[in-house]
Amino acid sequence: MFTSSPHDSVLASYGWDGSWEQLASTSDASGVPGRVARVDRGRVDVLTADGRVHASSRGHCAVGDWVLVADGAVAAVLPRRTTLARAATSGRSEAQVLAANVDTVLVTVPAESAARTGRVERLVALAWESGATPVLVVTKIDRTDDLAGVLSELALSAPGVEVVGVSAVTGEGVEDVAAAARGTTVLVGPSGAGKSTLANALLGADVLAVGAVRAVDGKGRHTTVHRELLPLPGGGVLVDTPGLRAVGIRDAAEGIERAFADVVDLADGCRFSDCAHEHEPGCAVRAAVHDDELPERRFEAYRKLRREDEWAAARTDARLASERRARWKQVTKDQRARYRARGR
Ligand SMILES: Nc1nc2c(ncn2[C@@H]2O[C@H](COP(=O)(O)OP(=O)(O)OP(=O)(O)O)[C@@H](O)[C@H]2O)c(=O)[nH]1
Ligand SMILES: [Zn+2]
Repeated sequence: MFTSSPHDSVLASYGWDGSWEQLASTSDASGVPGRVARVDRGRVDVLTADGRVHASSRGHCAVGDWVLVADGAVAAVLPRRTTLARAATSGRSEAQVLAANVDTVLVTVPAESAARTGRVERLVALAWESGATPVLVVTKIDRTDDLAGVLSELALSAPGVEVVGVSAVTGEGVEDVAAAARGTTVLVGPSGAGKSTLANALLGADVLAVGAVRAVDGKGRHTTVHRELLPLPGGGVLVDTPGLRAVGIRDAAEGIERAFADVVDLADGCRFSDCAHEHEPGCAVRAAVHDDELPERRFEAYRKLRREDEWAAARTDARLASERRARWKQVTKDQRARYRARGR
């Protein structure tokens, strides 16, 4: 159950819809619905119809989660539609949820470095894996004379993915990106790709003007412009949260298969169904590379991501195994203690 509010349009601007309402009304918990805009160790900021509230949270909330808040705490997290996660860097092997309920991942790549597509493939795989739809956004198209060439090169790196070119300088393509940014959208991509510039272009003059007006009135009113969850003028929400930039892959076998659908298709022709495309005879993938049907670079990118994914999975397995061993050690110790106690 949830307490409904008269300002449903406020919630709608953050992505609230009939099916969230349905989930909220059938939840065991009751509370005020809202969307998590910020997570900070056991505390979250939630955007509700009545404004921003702080709440404590015991569970694992991520930016983008829909929650019910009661008595200053998160009473329930509504089931996620999608989960954008990355492998944790150094030490911990737990995946880190970057954002929840993302519908569109705009993968940015500057036109001038469009030839280095390895990062693009990684991010596209990550997006597919999350359940969201990736869109390739080629930024700074004012800096290339061969836009058609860049776009077709990239299209090869991302079969089945919409590719849009944009220049925040000339304004060309901004509307195309806005149209592609369906539902809840995040911008990912390398530093300097133009994400912030594009975010501002997407958010439009209205939002910027609001920020400016608020900055001027600054008398006692809280005028902080929060940059985490921003309603887009044409509908939808932009999630702009730090930490979405350097992305490692993990548990993303499906996403990788989808991002490399062309390689997977070729692999159907390998003699062995478990062909690793290394030295096996009758390998259709290596044959395609040899015949220039599959760019060697793309084949290498595929293998690299697969290895990385398997390595992360193996690391998790190792951690789980050692946890299991630690648990069993304890059980055995307890058992011995019990034997001794009985023997006495
Ligand atoms: N020529 C040109 N320059 C652009 C365009 N978009 C952004 N830039 C410039 O590229 C630089 C980086 O842009 P940002 O928007 O800060 O890039 P970012 O991806 O947000 O970078 P990080 O915050 O480091 O991740 C800035 O100097 C921008 O002015 C564009 O469409 N054309
Ligand atoms: Zn093979």
